[in-house]
Amino acid sequence: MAKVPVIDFSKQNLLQPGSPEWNSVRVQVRKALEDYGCFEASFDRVLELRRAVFRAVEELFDLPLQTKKLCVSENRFRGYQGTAPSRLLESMSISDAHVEDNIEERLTNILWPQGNISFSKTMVSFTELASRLEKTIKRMILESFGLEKHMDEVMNSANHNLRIMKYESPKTSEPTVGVRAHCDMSALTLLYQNEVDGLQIQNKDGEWINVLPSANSFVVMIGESFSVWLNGRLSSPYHRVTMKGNKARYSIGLFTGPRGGYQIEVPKELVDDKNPLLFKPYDHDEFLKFYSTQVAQGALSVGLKAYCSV
Ligand SMILES: O=C(O)CCC(=O)C(=O)O
Ligand SMILES: [Fe+2]
Repeated sequence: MAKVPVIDFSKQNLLQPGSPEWNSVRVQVRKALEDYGCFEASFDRVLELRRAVFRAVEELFDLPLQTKKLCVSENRFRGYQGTAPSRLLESMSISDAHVEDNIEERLTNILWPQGNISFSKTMVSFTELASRLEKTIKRMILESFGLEKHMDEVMNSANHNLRIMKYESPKTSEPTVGVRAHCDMSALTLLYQNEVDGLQIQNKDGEWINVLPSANSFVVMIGESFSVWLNGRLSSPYHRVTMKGNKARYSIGLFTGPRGGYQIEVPKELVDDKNPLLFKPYDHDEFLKFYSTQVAQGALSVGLKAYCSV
């Protein structure tokens, strides 16, 4: 049975940029992303938070619907999204989750006006840990393409959207759609889930592979906005969630992507006679606006790559 590669990030103290360990992990990251656009990152430190994280997540979704609905947002990609008939997924998204106090102000204080310190603490610690791993991986990707000089610009222009998801169990052994097949629009996606599997990615041969992450692992995927910036050098994997059985699936995604107001432009280093420029500069928020308008109109949606293709 095919399996996405597992890469060990647990020895983070040894993982100093430039060290032999760092360089070896960097090679594995590049290879996994070339082959699958995805890998499992084992990162033992997350184990310390595991119980608290899923307890907090359950506590959130157990709140009454009216309370959850207080987290609304004009942006259709943020705030609370409830289930609908024949939809198993409900989710809560918060933008700029890495900014101190945002989780407290934009989520906890709305859901628990009397406060919920342990919820905030747990989610903040989780976001910090995931963001640290995300930065390490991004740095490795940039280095592997000789793009170190763009590091600050890439890091500083990133938004960190945290999405907490619950998939109701379909209560049947028949596979049921949790999320339809898609590619993420993010730059990088890190997913952490409870013990209920369901994520599948499509490999280059078109086969669907079950992703079965261990308790200490994040699933890491490259998103389309990174693929565009890299002039198509790495591709975002097609993936979906299929649910079975009688247990709810919880997952938390840290989706980092370019914030609005920045022109995303393929670095000159990636364009030459053999590699013509594939994508025009674009602003991610402009694209999201265009995309939501299309979705609202029920139009066949144009993805990011088609939107900014030369
Ligand atoms: O729940 C998951 O593991 C993945 C969800 C997903 O693909 C997404 O939200 O983009
Ligand atoms: Fe996704």
